[in-house]
Amino acid sequence: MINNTIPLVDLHRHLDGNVRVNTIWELGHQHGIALPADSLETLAPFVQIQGKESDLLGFLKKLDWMVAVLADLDAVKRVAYENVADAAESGLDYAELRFSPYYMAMTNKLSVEGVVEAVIDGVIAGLKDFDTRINLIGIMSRSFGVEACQQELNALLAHKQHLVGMDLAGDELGFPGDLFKEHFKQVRDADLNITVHAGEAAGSESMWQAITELGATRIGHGVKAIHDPKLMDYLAKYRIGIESCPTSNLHTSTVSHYSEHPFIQFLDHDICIGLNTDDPGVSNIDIKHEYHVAEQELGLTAAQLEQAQRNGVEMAFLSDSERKELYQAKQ
Ligand SMILES: O=c1[nH]cnc2c1ncn2[C@@H]1O[C@H](CO)[C@@H](O)[C@H]1O
Ligand SMILES: [Zn+2]
Repeated sequence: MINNTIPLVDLHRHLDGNVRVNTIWELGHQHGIALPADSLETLAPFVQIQGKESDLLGFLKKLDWMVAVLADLDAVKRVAYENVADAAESGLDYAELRFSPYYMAMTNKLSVEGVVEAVIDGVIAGLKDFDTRINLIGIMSRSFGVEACQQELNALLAHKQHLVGMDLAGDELGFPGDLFKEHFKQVRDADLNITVHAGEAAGSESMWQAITELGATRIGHGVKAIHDPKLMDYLAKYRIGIESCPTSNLHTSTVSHYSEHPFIQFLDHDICIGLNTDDPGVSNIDIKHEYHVAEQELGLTAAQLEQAQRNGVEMAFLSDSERKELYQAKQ
């Protein structure tokens, strides 16, 4: 299980994939937004996975109601604040929360930069009230194309001092990474860390592209590397961090059963792989659940669970002194 003498971290956690059902309900009513159900209980299936979806895009649709209720910037701030509360509540010592301001702004035509500011404000307010540490990662949502991503990047870079990294998420098959080379050149010039969703819907070539052309030092999911021995060697040799999210992988049908998940093979190959939640609100899980799945379904031993937990700290976008502080706080 979780080792309480080691920091517990969650590095792959979408803030906009973690809006409470109750908050969707309240914001919908507060702002007169028609919801697809007339009670909290009947709303849940529209925003949470029931069983699993047949593919990534089916899964991603569940997030749409979470952003549809963001009627104004106060709503955005509330969701960011509640994300800090949820991270603290689930026992996380440190979390990297990622968000796509274009996606959050889209339905209600909010200012994209205003969303970035409201998320930052909400997180700062949350950190005053709850005991955890948080850093933010900006997302470009590839599903809306290169121009929308440039707009999104501009808004994020205007506040880059509040970010530790940038990510590319959304429809990996429809919008491959080579469309975003110019965007990531700007990210590298801004000195931000890079993580990219790859090897989830597409194959290992998408991971190679993210690492060698976009500059990713971490990969979100990366499941498909298991079919590419050369890539497995490369990931181990260069300590590319793999942000694994087993329940999400089941819910998106990236793996058809937990027994197919290659997590242990990555560990056996000395790859720096850790456990994360992805979209806790959509999957209706917390980080403890992922450690439970790793133990009960993926078959990790206590030593392997501890290695996964340490790997999370190792690949966090923190300085070495910040990493040390995290460890010291657990002593
Ligand atoms: O598991 C995932 N794979 C790929 N993209 C994702 C996943 N979860 C959420 N998003 C995407 O991230 C942005 C919101 O933060 C949205 O673009 C959403 O589609
Ligand atoms: Zn993700």
